[in-house]
Amino acid sequence: MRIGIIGAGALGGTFAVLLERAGHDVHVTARGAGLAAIRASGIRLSGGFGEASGRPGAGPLLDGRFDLVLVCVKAQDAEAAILDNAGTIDGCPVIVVQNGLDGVSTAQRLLPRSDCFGLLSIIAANYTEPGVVRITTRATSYLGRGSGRADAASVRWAAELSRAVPVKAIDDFVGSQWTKLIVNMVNGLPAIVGRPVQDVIADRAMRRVMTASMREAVRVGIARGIRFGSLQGLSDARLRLLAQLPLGVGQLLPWLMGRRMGSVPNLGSTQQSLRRGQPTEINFLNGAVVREAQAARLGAPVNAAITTLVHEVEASGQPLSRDEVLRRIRV
Ligand SMILES: NC(=O)C1=CN([C@@H]2O[C@H](COP(=O)(O)OP(=O)(O)OC[C@H]3O[C@@H](n4cnc5c(N)ncnc54)[C@H](OP(=O)(O)O)[C@@H]3O)[C@@H](O)[C@H]2O)C=CC1
Ligand SMILES: CC(C)(CO)C(=O)C(=O)O
Repeated sequence: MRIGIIGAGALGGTFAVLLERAGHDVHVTARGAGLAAIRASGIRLSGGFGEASGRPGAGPLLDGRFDLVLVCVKAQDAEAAILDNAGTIDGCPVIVVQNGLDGVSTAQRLLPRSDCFGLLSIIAANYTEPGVVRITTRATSYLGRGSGRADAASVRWAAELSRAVPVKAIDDFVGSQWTKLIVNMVNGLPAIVGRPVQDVIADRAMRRVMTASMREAVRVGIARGIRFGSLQGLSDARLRLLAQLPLGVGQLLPWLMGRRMGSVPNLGSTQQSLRRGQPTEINFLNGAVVREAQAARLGAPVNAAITTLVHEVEASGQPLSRDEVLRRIRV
């Protein structure tokens, strides 16, 4: 297949190399130093999926006809990146690889002639320098759309992608996006203190704050009538239990997530943006919880505080100490 990938960063670069390795003709969009590096030396992948490299076609925009397009930019860049390529890709099947709640609906609104799907990835990928990606956790990704059973097209695309990288079709994609949003409560605090996710989870007091943000997000989801999809050993029943449990007991959840991540330090995608001096996706992660809480006429003070502190670090370029974080976010 001729496959276009918009955004050849951590996950876009990963999929580009793995899809090319599986025999596809892959073309990516990139810009600045990323585009120069990919044109000069391709994309190099190491870690969880082995050592591999690819030489996809690369340019600022996709060009020509595609059998499939993957959108792999951060949520805050999705609208601009899709619009830039809309003339070429509207009508192609599009898979949006993105955290947060909005990826598929944004793409479908901007590409009315396309069949749009979402992909939830648990892979941890580090974009260490332009054209270089290191996988710190290898994992299955989940593909789907809407709220019902996985449809035939989702099952077909999952099977197609699986020849290159593990992908499963998932029922109730919208509920699963919410479950992934709970998982992404591991992103904000490590980004604020500039430490790997595993280190922050190992810190008991920081883990309590993380647990509080997860519990708050689950309560908001419940108030919004969400039935959480099953992902990574998390299910609707387990997350509803978390909403009831005292923080001390609920801390088991981030602790287990840390164990699943393995021992290779994972910065998380939010911290990687900060380290590159770029705006983060936080408004679409903890910020989405705040927005959904407002719609449910609830407060979400822990998620609001995490969002604020990430924006502070974005503005100053300096991480905060864990003591400062614990002083500013009381749970
Ligand atoms: N990294 C990870 O481990 C995981 C990430 N995710 C999610 O996957 C999505 C992608 O994340 P990730 O791969 O980490 O992101 P990255 O920031 O590593 O990559 C995004 C790429 O998109 C490029 N880009 C941004 N705007 C445009 C545009 N308008 N046109 C073309 N290219 C553009 C960026 O280029 P430039 O550098 O020039 O800005 C960057 O190379 C996010 O929603 C993230 O939350 C999910 C699971 C794991
Ligand atoms: C799965 C996880 C937590 C990997 O780090 C992620 O989604 C992210 O970094 O955004």
